[in-house]
Order: sequence, then C-alpha cells, then structure tokens
Amino acid sequence: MKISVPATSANLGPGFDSLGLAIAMKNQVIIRPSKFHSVSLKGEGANNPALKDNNMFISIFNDFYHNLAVKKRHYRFEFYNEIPLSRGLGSSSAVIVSAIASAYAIEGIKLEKSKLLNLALAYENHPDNITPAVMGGFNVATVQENEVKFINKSIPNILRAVVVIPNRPISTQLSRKSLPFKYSKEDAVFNISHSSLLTAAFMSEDWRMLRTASLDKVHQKYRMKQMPELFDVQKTSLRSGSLMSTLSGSGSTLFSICFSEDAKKIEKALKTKFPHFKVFTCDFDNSGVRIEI
Ligand SMILES: Nc1ncnc2c1ncn2[C@@H]1O[C@H](COP(=O)(O)OP(=O)(O)OP(=O)(O)O)[C@@H](O)[C@H]1O
Ligand SMILES: N[C@@H](CCO)C(=O)O
Repeated sequence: MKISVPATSANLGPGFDSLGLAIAMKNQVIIRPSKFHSVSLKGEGANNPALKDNNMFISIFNDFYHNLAVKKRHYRFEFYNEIPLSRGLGSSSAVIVSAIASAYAIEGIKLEKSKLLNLALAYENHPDNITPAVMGGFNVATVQENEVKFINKSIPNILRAVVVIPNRPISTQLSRKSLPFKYSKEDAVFNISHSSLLTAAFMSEDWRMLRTASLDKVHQKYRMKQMPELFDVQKTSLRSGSLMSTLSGSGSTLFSICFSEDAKKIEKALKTKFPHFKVFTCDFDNSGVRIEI
C-alpha cells in the first residue's frame, strides 16, 4: 500500500490559521506486511535520529491501528520524504494525515476525507495546513465545535509556485510564541479585509489582485525579524514579477505565486541573489492525500 500527501503553504499572508494551498511536492510511505516492525527513511529527515527512534508517523498510526485492527500484524514502513522539516511547508500535517489515512486503509476501512480532516484536527489545532494536505488546491478553513468547515478550489495550471527554502529551520511552536498577544482594531480590520480579498481573488481567478490582497499585519513581520534576509527575498521575488510572495506557514520558507511564463525568470533572480538557499519552481497539487492499495 502506498500513501502520499502533498506539502502545503499556510496563511498566504493575511489568512493566519485559515488559508492554505497544496503544492506538487510530497511525502510517500509504502507499507508492507512483515515478520517484524521496521522503518526505513529516504530523503528529508533521513539523517535525523529522532525520526527513527520516536517517529511521529508511527505513534499516530499506532493510536488508530490499535483501536481499528481486529488482528494485529507487523509492518515495514518505507518513507520517501520530499517535505523538509520545520520550514513552513506543512511537514507535520503531511505526517498526521498520512498516518491516520494509513491506519484506516490497512484495515480496509473506508474513511471519508471530511472525517480524516476532523481526526487530524486533534493533532494540529489550526486547519490551514491539514485542509490542503487532505483536499489539495486552495482552501479557506475554520474550526467550529471541533469540526473543520472549509471551501476548496482547484488552482489552474497557468500559475506556478516559486519556493525559497532557507538553510535554517523555524519551529512552529516557537514561531507562534514570537507573535503579540493583542492586536489593534486597525490591524485586525486590515487582515480581515485583505484575507477576504485574497479569497475572492482565488475564487474569481483575479490573479492581478493577489499582490494587494496578500499584505498582512498579523504575523509575517514579527516572524521574519528572526531571519531578516527574508524581507529581501520577498522584495526580490515581487520585483522579478511574482503575483504575491509570503512567509510560508510559520517560516522559514518564502513562498511566491506567479504566472507560469514568469517562473523561470523569478527563480533565476532568486538563485543568483540567494545562492545559499534552495530555490525551485513547482506546480500546485489539486488532489490532496492519495491512497494506492
Ligand atoms: N517526515 C517526518 N517524519 C516524522 N516526523 C516528522 C516528519 N516531518 C515532520 N515531522 C515532525 O514535525 C515536526 C515539524 O513540525 P513543525 O510544525 O515545526 O514544522 P512544519 O509542519 O514543517 O511547518 P509549518 O507548520 O509552519 O508548515 C518535526 O520536528 C517532527 O517532529
Ligand atoms: N497558521 C500556522 C501555520 C503553521 O503551522 C501558523 O502560522 O503558525
């Protein structure tokens, strides 16, 4: 059995804890019955001992498998990870979603995507990464009475993502602590109006509106101070033709959207100016989690 889950970029500027989309970069796990439990890791995190000894996937998988399995079996888990850890590309959401989906699929129990999403919420209480990880595409989501309420839309292939991944991680937990406890009414109104405009721009495919709509006063400036070079990455991307450029999730990745024909030019400008960062262009993912039995 093979499960794959896409990387995700959350917030998209003003949509803190609410907006997110999926890109065509994924983590995959192949699970086979085996005489003993065993784990192999390739790609991102392969040299991280914590992922071998105390793997978040295995612990979440076990939470579900022990309740669902009629007859417990051993498995070999082969992980092929493209999503870097703690860089704001939804690595934790991908693990949560794939672990829950795997436990159900291995027992042959059908799991609706909406139920998977609500189960994932117990492990990550903001829905902006888990929703695109499950659904793919662009998503607006909120949580009401422990349920994710969301609207999803596919992203057309006239657009591409340009991704800049710094060589240092930022932990989501620590990054959230750097944010203010209170905001002024002006900042709240600024983000509500921009987040609404951004959502309307995605729904109506008014891509020229993204540059204005993606401005934010709630989180980016506080977080990007930890890595001031990111302000320069953002400026360079916008000057080179991006439609929008925002901190991805809690960072440290800077995420830009552009018309497909502009992607190479923007990628080149960023690579030239920031040779120590990983820069690449990428398609969007409109499918979300995939299970192949
Ligand atoms: N492939 C993986 N296998 C096992 N655990 C992982 C894997 N990827 C991430 N994790 C777990 O998730 C943690 C990273 O979560 P964190 O929320 O800080 O970053 P992120 O999800 O990449 O960023 P963001 O939420 O801003 O998009 C890691 O420290 C590790 O515990
Ligand atoms: N909305 C979350 C995304 C990262 O998990 C944040 O900004 O902290």
